[in-house]
Amino acid sequence: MIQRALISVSDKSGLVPFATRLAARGVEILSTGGTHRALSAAQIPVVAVEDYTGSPEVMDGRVKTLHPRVHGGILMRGDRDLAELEQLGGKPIDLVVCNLYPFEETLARAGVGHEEIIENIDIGGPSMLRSAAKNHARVVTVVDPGDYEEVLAEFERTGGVPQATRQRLAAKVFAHTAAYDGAIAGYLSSLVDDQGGEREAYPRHLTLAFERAYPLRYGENPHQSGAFYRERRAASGTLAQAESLGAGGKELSFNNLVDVDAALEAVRDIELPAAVVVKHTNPCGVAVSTDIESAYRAAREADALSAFGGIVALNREVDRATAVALAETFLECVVAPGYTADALEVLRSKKNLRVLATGAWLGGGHQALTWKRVGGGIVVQQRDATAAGEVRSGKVVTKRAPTEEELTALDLAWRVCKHVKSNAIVLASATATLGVGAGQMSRVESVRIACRKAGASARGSVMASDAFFPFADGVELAAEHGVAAIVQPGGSVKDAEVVAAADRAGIAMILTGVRHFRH
Ligand SMILES: NC(=O)c1ncn([C@@H]2O[C@H](COP(=O)(O)O)[C@@H](O)[C@H]2O)c1NC=O
Repeated sequence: MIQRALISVSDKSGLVPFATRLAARGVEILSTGGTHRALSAAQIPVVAVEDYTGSPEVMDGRVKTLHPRVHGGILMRGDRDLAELEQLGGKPIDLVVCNLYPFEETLARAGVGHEEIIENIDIGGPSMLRSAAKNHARVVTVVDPGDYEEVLAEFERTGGVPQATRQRLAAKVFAHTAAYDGAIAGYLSSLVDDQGGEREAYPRHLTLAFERAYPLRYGENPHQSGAFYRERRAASGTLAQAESLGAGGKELSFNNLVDVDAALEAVRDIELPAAVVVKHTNPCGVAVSTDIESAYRAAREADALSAFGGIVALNREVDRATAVALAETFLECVVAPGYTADALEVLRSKKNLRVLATGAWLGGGHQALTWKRVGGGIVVQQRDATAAGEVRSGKVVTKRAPTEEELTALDLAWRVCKHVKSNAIVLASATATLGVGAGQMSRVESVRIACRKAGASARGSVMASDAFFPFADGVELAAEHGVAAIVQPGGSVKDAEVVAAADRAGIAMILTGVRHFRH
């Protein structure tokens, strides 16, 4: 039975309708300063916490609910503790509704000072939440306004909230306070000095907080279980925030999620209307055009054999014509910023096709940091920023400089190469990839694969290599297949031999000075 509630919220969204319905059922509401004012203004009967405790809020609100009558009222276990609580002058509190000072939002604000950040560390709120969550056998704890409706519905139906719900809400509270404290620890341990000015990118303590989005049918293989976890504040435009619009026959699998992410990252690195077809995290066909339909058709035809069962990412809204083209082959997933209604109708006719809409990404949607699990830890790094501009600002090191068309093709090959597993080699024309050599243990082998895939179209094409050529053999092999221009970072002790091999074959070569390994 809920007879008394303590409400103390920074985020006051949904507060008034929620409290109105509690009060209508005779619940006595205790509240702190600002919350009390908001409820009183809405004519909701409310008792000030300071009247309940007999202690005024002090030190600009630093101490308002840190009182035995509050914590005794929350933590009391029922009849066995009632007399002790009454001796303190307290009463049982059955519902705690509290959300915290916006520490993470304050931290994220540009130009915010150290003092303001520290002042936004909530102390009383987490203490009440933790007391209530510990005592979930008796007390209901609500930290998320998104849970108001469910709690009210239960309460209005039965006068209480079932144990299973109380336990789930308590778990949510501890996850919330853990993440909140993690953010505080991250901030304090990132400070370069005690003035709170400069911050390091990699704090001494890193707490990562995720919530389960959904369980997966299985992991990478059917004998492995798996689940998809979402960041608490996943940016819009990310895979985690993408909306699923398919016919609904099949959920995204572990491998689908990884592949969709790879395809999205690749297509976002291209400004022209572009399509990327991915298999096993590697782009197998990428093309650009003046419109999205022809870009997709060219990307598919770049390696039609591999495109079967592929994952397709597009960087423009999908129209009906593009949807018809997509529906011509068996694909696992399609991801794009959005779809026209008639395009969706076509795609939904494919029962098992997963269709994802990310919304406009406008340069956003990327993660700032990326990490990977290794034995006993994680390695964390900045994401590899865009490859745009690197080709045109690179250094021509051969006798022949690339033509304008070769430069355009080199730029495309280079952007794609960044998204191919190392050792990565990409052959391309000005508008599409022709052959991709991915994930080989020797670079020359990747060249061999890319040239074989390109076949006769290798003649006159351009080639990108994600890292330097350790020997001249890769360039010599490309020359045998008629490759006309090459872009690579340079930096090998054998660069002179590599450049000489290019000159012998009349190949134009650009060194970018930037490596794009992908492991
Ligand atoms: N100091 C305290 O005892 C205390 N008790 C509750 N709070 C927080 O004060 C906020 C609500 O304040 P108000 O009702 O004045 O707007 C909530 O975010 C709550 O978590 C406190 N603030 C900080 O620690």
